[in-house]
Amino acid sequence: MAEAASLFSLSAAAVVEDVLREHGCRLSDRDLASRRTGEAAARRNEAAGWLRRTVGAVAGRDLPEEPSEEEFRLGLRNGQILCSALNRVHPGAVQKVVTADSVDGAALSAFQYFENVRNFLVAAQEIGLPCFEASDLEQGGKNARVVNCVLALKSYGDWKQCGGTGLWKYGGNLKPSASGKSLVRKNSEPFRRCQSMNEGEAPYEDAGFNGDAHLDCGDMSRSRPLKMLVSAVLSDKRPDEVPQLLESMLGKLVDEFENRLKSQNELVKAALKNGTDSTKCFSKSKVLVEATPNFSERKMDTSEIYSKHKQTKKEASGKVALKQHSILQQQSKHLEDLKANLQTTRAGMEFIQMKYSEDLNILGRHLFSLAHAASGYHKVLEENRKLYNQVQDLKGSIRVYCRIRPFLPGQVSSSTVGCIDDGNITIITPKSGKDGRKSFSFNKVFGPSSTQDEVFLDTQPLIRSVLDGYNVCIFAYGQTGSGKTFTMSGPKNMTEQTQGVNYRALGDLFNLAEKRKGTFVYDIAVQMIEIYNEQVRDLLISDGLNKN
Ligand SMILES: Nc1ncnc2c1ncn2[C@@H]1O[C@H](COP(=O)(O)OP(=O)(O)OP(=O)(O)O)[C@@H](O)[C@H]1O
Repeated sequence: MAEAASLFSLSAAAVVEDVLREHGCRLSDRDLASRRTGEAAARRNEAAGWLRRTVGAVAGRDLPEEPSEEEFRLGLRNGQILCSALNRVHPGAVQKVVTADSVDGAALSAFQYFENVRNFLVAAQEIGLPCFEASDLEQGGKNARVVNCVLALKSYGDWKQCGGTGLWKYGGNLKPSASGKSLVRKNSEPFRRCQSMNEGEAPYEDAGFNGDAHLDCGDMSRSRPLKMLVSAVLSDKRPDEVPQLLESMLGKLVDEFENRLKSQNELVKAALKNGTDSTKCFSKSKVLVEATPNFSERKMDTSEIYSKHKQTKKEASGKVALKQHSILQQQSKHLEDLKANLQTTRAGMEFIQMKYSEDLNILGRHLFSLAHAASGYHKVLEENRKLYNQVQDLKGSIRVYCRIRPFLPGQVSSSTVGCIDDGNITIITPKSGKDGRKSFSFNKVFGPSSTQDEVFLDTQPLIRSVLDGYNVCIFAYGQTGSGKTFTMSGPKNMTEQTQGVNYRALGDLFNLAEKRKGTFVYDIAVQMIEIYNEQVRDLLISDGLNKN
């Protein structure tokens, strides 16, 4: 775009001067110098006036309204006015401005001047303003560059006030690219001069011909130098020479415009081919073509390209609309699918909720019946317990069993036991009684072949009564060696089968307690004592002295 934009810059002043030279009417050196001085003064006054308006007459007290070169230089030398103006246009551009107030009213030193100016130049360069050297504010510096910079700042400020849209470019700072030069004005002497002027190397720079005189610029003040130049050229001409001179000038201008438009058309075509956005080029091209009535053919070419471009744009926008429509349709379809999915999910959720509610109700009923059954179970258990203990009572709270010990190895096997019949035993005693027999009744009589298990089986029900809160006492009675220890504890080399009543009763007790642990909690304690010769001894004392 920068390349294209540069093509629209046409220096009419250069063309006019060329025409003047051809007619041998070149301005005299004196006139030119005078004009340049006048122009420089006008630009300086414009810059000074704008600075005073921007920073205020009070703040800009060092700057007269129409200053001389020296006054202008001295007024701006400390950099305060420049920094203030830049900060007004672009707030915060210069962060630090050293003023006389900031150094306790003392006069600013040359270094402090330099700091302000340097800060201004750095900020101006960032914005893209045409800069000057700090030395230009010293004696012998280039005053015109300072003026140019201030006017660029003014232009920048105006651009910002108008909204600041688009890319700001100061005409005086434009430097056409190499490609732009070759495309536009290969063999045109006036245009080369125009370019050199834009680069600030031509003698016209000081007079203001540094790009501000472009035909496509709407600012009337910028075309003033061109008008003045034409007036200066025509002022010393005889009336009969003027038409010829004008005709020659116009012819030259027409040539230049033709060349310019040709290059421009080529560039537009290239831009279209590359697919770049060249709307701006087209609009400018149209303006230029309409301004030159002799170029009907060019105008047609440009119009064709412009309409072609419009058509392309229309087609592109149509494609975009079509694509957007298809995307919209796709999204609508997705939305419908999502809605259907949502409905299905919602129905599923409702079904699950209903099922969950039903299950919960069933569970509640089960729980209730279980609680009911549990309370019934406890009642039944209690009843069962009572009945059980009643049975034990009916069986007899005191039960007496008789166990016959077998003969030990080596003993004479002549038994005195006559007959054993369940609870009755007959003992043969020849010396006592008529027939030498005596009968005894017990709850049960265990013969010599009875096992430990059979003996315990009859005692076992009493263990449950212990856990139901009844007191139970089991003891063995008999003469020495009759088998009391064997029955209650077991033999010396004891096995599971030969365990006596004590071990089996305790085992049974722990088993029952384990079974009922969900319902009852039992505390079980053991005490072991010996009563011998009416002496009671604690057998579980481990200090060696069995306490009485
Ligand atoms: N039913 C039995 N079967 C086999 N052997 C037995 C039986 N009863 C007792 N004995 C044996 O008889 C012997 C004496 O038994 P035990 O020591 O139990 O008698 P005790 O009544 O405890 O004697 P003490 O009053 O002197 O302690 C032991 O050797 C024992 O093993």
